Amino acid sequence: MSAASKKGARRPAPAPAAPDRPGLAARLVAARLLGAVVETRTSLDGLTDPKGGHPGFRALEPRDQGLVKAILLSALRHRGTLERVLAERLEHPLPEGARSLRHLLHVAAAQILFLDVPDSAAVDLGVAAADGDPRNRRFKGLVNALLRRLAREKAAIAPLAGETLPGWLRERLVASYGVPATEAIALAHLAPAPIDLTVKSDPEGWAARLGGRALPTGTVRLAALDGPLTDLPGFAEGEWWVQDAAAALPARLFGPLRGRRALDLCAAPGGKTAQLAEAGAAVTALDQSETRMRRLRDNLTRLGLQAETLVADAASFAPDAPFDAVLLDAPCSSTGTIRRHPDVAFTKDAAEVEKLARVQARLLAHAAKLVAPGGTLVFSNCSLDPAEGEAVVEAFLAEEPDFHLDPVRPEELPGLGEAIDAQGRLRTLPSMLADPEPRLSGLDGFFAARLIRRG
Ligand SMILES: C[S@@+](CC[C@H](N)C(=O)[O-])C[C@H]1O[C@@H](n2cnc3c(N)ncnc32)[C@H](O)[C@@H]1O
Repeated sequence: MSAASKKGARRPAPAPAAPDRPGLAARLVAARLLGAVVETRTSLDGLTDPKGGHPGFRALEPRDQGLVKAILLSALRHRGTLERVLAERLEHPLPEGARSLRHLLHVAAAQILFLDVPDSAAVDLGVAAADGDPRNRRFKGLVNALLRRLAREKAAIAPLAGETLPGWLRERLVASYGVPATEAIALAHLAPAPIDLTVKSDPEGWAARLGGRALPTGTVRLAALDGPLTDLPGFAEGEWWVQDAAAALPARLFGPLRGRRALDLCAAPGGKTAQLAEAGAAVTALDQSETRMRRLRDNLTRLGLQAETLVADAASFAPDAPFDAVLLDAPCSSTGTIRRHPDVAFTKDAAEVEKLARVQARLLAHAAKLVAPGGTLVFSNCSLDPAEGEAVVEAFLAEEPDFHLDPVRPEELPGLGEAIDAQGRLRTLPSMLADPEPRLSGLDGFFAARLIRRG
């Protein structure tokens, strides 16, 4: 099919004022938001936030909002596959500047290949979206033919694992982990993440009640939800909170905390604060974001847990007395969470990773000053990149003779021995905790190291 063959088309008429066709507004918003993610690197969570999100998204009915999110998650998770299958079916590449055309094709193709949307609706609304945009109207015949062909041929189309990683990320992962491990990570990125819960007690009992399974690390894992999470038993009672199995590990590295003073720097929305409080520590939770801190307070209220909360910059926080336990769950590129947030692969890049590594080094150097002699400092984040993990800790230990690494022991991480490296640092990858059922498989990529201040 040829995009170039449309060259001689007449100048298109202006777009119709409002997309009143059922379902069209949702597709137009999806294409617009896809553009915002891949062109201006805006996070999907921000764009789809119920209060501060994109006005077009907020104007949609809740059902259409759900559809837009599902389309975008698929279109981003499978962006490499969509690029390939569309390119294979075009005689000539799409014009370089045809960005909005590309987005609407991806939105329609994602529905055809990956969602439970009737092909006819995906095709017709894709064509209508092209027809309604003066920039794309002359391509509507092409859109129609291309999408119909995809619908006919979809049984023979399968995503290839390597396609889930954009070039910059693949390059960095191969340099850090080698080709086979990178392929395994890419394969894990094909499936959405399970729903993981941290329970206050009795993981086996909660797993049975919620129809999930208890992982050896104590997390309760659900493959999918039938309705809103908030309707599940135990939510209103504050018996559990949503937290990836890997994100639940750093706070556990402190061991017993009853009666000890713990500081959670970079605390919001508070998954780890809740763990520290539930373990019996007197917790101070600090975050620089007032909005996120509000969420932390709401979460603690639901869970019936207490912590002192402060909105402040962790890089300059100066408490009256040092703490027995300090957790620095530092801001990072979040590449370990791509199964949940496939936009991260497109909103971050190598320069951002390096910049965040410098921020982490600065925060870690300051956090160290807040640890009492003999106290424990845990540094963690959800990046897959050793530049934001292993390298930060190595540079820190080279500068700070007052601290030493306390290796994590296999018995502390039942079922996850492979996540402890030769030096005793924690490094989880989405390819670990593999399960034959993809929706029950894997965990976020996380790094954590336990550092002790000499007494
Ligand atoms: C990865 S999130 C923390 C997740 C949290 N520990 C949890 O388990 O729910 C990083 C947090 O760091 C906060 N942050 C980033 N830079 C900061 C700084 N200089 N001082 C305090 N908080 C900061 C962000 O607002 C964000 O809430």
